[in-house]
Amino acid sequence: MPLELKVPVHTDHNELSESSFDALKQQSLDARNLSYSPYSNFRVGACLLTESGQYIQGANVENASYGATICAERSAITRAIMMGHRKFKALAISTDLTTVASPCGICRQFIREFGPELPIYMVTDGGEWVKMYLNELLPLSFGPEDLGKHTG
Ligand SMILES: O=c1ccn([C@H]2C[C@H](O)[C@@H](CO)O2)c(=O)[nH]1
Ligand SMILES: [Zn+2]
Repeated sequence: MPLELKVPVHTDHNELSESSFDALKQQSLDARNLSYSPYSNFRVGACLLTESGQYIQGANVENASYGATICAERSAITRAIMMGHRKFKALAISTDLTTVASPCGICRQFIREFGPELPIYMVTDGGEWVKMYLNELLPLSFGPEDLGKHTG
């Protein structure tokens, strides 16, 4: 079910078919099981759907030197890049909370590189979700085009 928030959010998911949306959501929830988060005990799972239709999971990986931690979103994207994917249809992230968590600032910038308009589904433990586009979470963003570069 779409979850009501006090900020404008999209309650449709028309980029995706019902079945790919369900798979994306479920795989992001499942990815929490691979989270290495002994310090915060805050498990985060992510799943990217590539343009070619593959699902690529990620989870947060913490470190005894806390700042070396990588979030679930960046772990999924890094993995996808190393599997040869650079174009994405959607990203889902899940936590154990009953409210949604949104990507941190570092992740927003990291996602922006490959998905300036990517739909991001933030999913609760119970499967409720909120969709926002990256450019809503990170308006007036800085990207490759500003350096005269074009990704592909
Ligand atoms: O969107 C988020 C927010 C936080 N975390 C991780 C980082 C850290 O391991 C833990 C607590 O901040 O959650 C993510 O992976 N994604
Ligand atoms: Zn992050």
